[in-house]
Amino acid sequence: MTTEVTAKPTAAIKAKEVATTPVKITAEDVKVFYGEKEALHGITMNIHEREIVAFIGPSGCGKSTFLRCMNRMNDTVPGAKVTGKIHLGKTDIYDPSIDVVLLRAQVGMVFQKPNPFPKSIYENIAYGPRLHGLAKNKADLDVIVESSLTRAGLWNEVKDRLDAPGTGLSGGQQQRLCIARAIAVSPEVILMDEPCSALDPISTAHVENLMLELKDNYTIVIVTHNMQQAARVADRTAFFHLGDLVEMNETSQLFVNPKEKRTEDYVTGRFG
Ligand SMILES: Nc1ncnc2c1ncn2[C@@H]1O[C@H](COP(=O)(O)OP(=O)(O)OP(=O)(O)O)[C@@H](O)[C@H]1O
Repeated sequence: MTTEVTAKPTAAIKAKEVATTPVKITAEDVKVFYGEKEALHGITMNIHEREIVAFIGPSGCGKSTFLRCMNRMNDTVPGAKVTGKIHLGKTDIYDPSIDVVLLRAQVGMVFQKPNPFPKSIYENIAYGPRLHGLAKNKADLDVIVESSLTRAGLWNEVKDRLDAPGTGLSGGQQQRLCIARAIAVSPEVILMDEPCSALDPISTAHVENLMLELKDNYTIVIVTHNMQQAARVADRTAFFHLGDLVEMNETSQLFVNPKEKRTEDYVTGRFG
């Protein structure tokens, strides 16, 4: 069968390595209701440590809704209700005793549109660690700021203007700043909701390379409309359709040898 998208061999090799890492997130029969409407019909999946998982599927199929379940961002949506179970490691993240502020530091999020705080570059990074008590003093904070910006591949571009507003950076730099901000609080998982859709191809390449580097230390879940992007970065890809998880497999398998007809139709561009 011919497909438009072929995963790079490296993605397949990485997927094999991934099978040996422990499970990081377990979702069991997760349903989401917006008022009376059931938007997700019972999603069950495991996501492993240090893997990149991509969610693909046509608009409105529930990718972002499910992503938001993993750090309880749907709690902030009026009328939204989540049922089922999601565990981060052994922790039931929907247990009433969970501190959601802490959870959202452990499971950080990067949005479609870069959203730096209206503060300096330094403060964008320092805010979270200060809030969560991760630094004892200014010297500690300086170290966190530098290491987060370095890991996000932005340090050299901004080290001479840390007091300048974060909003003054280019779109691609702002997105890397937002990734640095997520990293600064030592998350375990980073959720990315179409992180490159507002970026030019060069900035997109920067962010994709960054994801591949970050995966040595973090679990990354990315929603993307761009199947080539899923093929370039994701170890495994999940295809959603009309609120269902249709198929999840190693990215190369999902694109080249889909098991389900709906997946095949989507990845070959027959709908969506
Ligand atoms: N805040 C909300 N209130 C009511 N319905 C919502 C809300 N957010 C999403 N929905 C509905 O839930 C369903 C899934 O939406 P969701 O945004 O998760 O899909 P998606 O696959 O991420 O779409 P896209 O690719 O367009 O971002 C859609 O029918 C959408 O209209």
